[in-house]
Amino acid sequence: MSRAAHPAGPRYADVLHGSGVPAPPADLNALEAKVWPSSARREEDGQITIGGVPLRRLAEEQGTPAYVIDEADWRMRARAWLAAFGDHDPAEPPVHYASKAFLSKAVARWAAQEGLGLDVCSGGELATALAAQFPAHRLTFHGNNKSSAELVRALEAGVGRIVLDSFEEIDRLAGLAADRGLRPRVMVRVTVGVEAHTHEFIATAHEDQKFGFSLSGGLAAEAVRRVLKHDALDLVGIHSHIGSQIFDTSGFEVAAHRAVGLVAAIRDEHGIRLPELDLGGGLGIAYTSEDDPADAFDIVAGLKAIVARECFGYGLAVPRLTVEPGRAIAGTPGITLYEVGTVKQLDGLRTYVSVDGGMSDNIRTALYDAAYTCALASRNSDAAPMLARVVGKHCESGDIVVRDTWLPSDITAGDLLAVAATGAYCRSMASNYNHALRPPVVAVDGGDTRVLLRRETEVDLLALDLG
Ligand SMILES: Cc1ncc(COP(=O)(O)O)c(C=O)c1O
Ligand SMILES: N[C@@H](CCCC[NH3+])C(=O)O
Repeated sequence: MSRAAHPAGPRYADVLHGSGVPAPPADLNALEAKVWPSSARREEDGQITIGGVPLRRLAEEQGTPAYVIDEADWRMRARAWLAAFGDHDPAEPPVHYASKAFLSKAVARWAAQEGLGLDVCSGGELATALAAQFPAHRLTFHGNNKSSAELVRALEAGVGRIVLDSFEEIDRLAGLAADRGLRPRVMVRVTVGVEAHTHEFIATAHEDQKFGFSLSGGLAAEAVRRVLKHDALDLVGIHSHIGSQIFDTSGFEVAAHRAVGLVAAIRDEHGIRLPELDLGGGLGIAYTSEDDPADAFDIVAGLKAIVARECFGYGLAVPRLTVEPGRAIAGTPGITLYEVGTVKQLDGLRTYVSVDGGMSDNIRTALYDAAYTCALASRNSDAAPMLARVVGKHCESGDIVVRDTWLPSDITAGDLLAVAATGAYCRSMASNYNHALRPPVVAVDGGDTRVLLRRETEVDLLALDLG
């Protein structure tokens, strides 16, 4: 097959304006380990395989776009988080996978089999976990505006913890529990006042926001008083979640410090010792070579040390520490596979490579200005690097998948393109914009493929349309 090479080189406004576009990698065919699933390889025939499955075969069998998850890598990351905590009671796992990152029944079963708990934050996530027979006592139920129906469902299912997020909810849950003769274990979500270094939309512990009860404003202490007035609520701990895609671990340390301070204040005021402390999720992953995330072992060791030190200072017994990683388990094992449809070169401006998906399967670039790494997946190429923008097929100029990336200048229609680290918050935030059909999610392992979620069809779309 002959391919006409597009003129190569950094010629574009982005480079001139210094938007931080990295220099072209030494080898465009190389797959940087920290960004790609652990089983990703470029084979001798030039194509990429993941979980032993050649991506050309996967595209032929499943079509594109498709989300692909390296199951063994997902499980390995889940196990690493648990191992970082060492011995624990299997009925009370210290790690709860944040299912908002990506959930299907199979994923809930992976989490159950690996011994994790699960954080759910909607009726739909709860229903999926229960449909997968996920042990309800290992579920934590979150949300800043849970409906009464959702709370009843959680109560009746016997979820392990309900995280209380508003004064209305405290009274609402207490009433619903009392009516049923139940006494759920609850935590109070506290906003600890940390400005996490991440995108504004995914920081959750600064004061001006919808989640939790502010610590500095005294609302957290007031929430605890309110919970303790209700016999139907069993207050077991404090919950803090400072945000997502965070690299600077000092934010977690400040959160731990302040949360333990609140536990001490509660002991002093009420004479009770809260046995649990959940410090949420938020650990960042590598989307590009620029990102250098901490690993689970270092994070957990750091959190344990600071909680122990703070507790010692207050003369408190160390509470049972739990965390809720989502992205750090599910992000890197997943990729999205697209087919290139057009390559449009705008002289002196930019080259646009259009793929057969876009903002409907990955909204993160448009929403958070997220950066991604991508690679030609169906073959390798010795063509010179070309700075390009990978865009989707939606009627929106902000429909960008990868803002700036180096691709071989002979890239052409029919090539497959893999975007790395899309296992978290891509399928779970996907939409039907322009009546796009949401792509399938395919697990790969040991050379086999297994469809976890099938591709949507026009029949699915039209089934909702009552005419
Ligand atoms: C309460 C809570 N726990 C856990 C998470 C998971 O975050 P991440 O995927 O960044 O680990 C989130 C999302 O930010 C969250 O809101
Ligand atoms: N959806 C966000 C993370 C938010 C996590 C939920 N609190 C992302 O894609 O980065």
